[in-house]
Amino acid sequence: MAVAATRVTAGVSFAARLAFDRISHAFSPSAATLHDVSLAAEPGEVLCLLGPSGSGKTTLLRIAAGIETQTRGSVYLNDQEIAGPNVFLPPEQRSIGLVFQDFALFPHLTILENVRFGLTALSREEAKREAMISLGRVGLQDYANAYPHVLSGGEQQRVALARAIAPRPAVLLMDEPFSGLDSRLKDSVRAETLAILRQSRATAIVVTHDAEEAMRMGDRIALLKDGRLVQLGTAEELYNRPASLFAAGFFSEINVFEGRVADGAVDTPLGRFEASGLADGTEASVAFRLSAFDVSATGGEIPARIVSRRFLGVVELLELAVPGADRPLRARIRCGALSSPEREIWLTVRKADVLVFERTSESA
Ligand SMILES: Nc1ncnc2c1ncn2[C@@H]1O[C@H](COP(=O)(O)OP(=O)(O)OP(=O)(O)O)[C@@H](O)[C@H]1O
Repeated sequence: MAVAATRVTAGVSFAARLAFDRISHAFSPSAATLHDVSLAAEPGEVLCLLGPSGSGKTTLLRIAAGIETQTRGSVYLNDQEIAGPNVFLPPEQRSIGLVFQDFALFPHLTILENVRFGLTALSREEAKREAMISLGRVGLQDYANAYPHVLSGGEQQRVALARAIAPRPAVLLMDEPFSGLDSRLKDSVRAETLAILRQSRATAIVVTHDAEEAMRMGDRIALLKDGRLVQLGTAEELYNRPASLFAAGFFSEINVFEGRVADGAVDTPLGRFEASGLADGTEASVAFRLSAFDVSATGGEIPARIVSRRFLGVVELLELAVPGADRPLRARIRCGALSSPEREIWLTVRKADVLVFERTSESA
């Protein structure tokens, strides 16, 4: 007798577009957590929600999942409104998978049972088969009958991922999924997770407060601050053309000098820098990345004295006293760029690593 056709076993989801349209949220009338946030994760894309603690990343994710209901605005999955003024699709009907920071595995269930947990729509046998496929995709099928405590943190995270992808969600939401892992594990688990996301082709939204993690994982990054979308773009766009001093400082360490625009430029202790787009008289902040300085013992643009010097392997971190600056300047240089005993040196500024912004109350 012919065996009945089984479900497609490639484990591939149909990626969807998840869009937030003018989402505002307040947990109490006096304090708004999200202000008019509009952004979308495109089909198959890994979108990172990045921002400092309290910027509203988790709240946005919970709204997408249907665990929280926004005060204003709508959420769309493809063209379907799944949450809005007159619509609320319950979480289990959204085709959205969730992975939390603490993995949230049930300790009294086996790995297989944990992964099978969300497959309630399938028969027992089918659910088991799907769960095994999912475990296979994260390389843990041999642990199906073990309990979570025998697994390392990284393996538990992979089980959580297997559980989330088992129902083949159209969108996967991950809230700080690697923060429980030690730094050595983090890199490898992150790379594996990314590979699995690519294979499963699910659209993924990943919350992180770590800019480097966002750059490693995200096809695009949405930067949030105080519940507002600051900037949305690729890692290169956010790093090279940050929309504000806050965005610049989030992606690389910077030294900041304040000044007033005169004749289209701002004077700083490190020289005069063009302030394109800013009118004369505007208060400006001039940001210098730590990589903005070439150093030499023999000559350059600006004299500097080394206050401290820290060896970091590939690079050295210098603190430098510069005439006219009221606090030490920080610089990162390649190890070996300065011979050992130098104290009095010269700096030359790389213009590409200098960014000029209008000074705002937030940058003060
Ligand atoms: N259930 C809640 N009730 C009241 N206020 C809340 C609730 N959940 C979050 N908040 C507040 O909303 C703001 C945003 O919190 P949220 O957890 O979304 O930020 P986050 O960017 O994810 O921060 P973190 O990185 O620390 O998790 C915070 O000020 C927080 O205190």
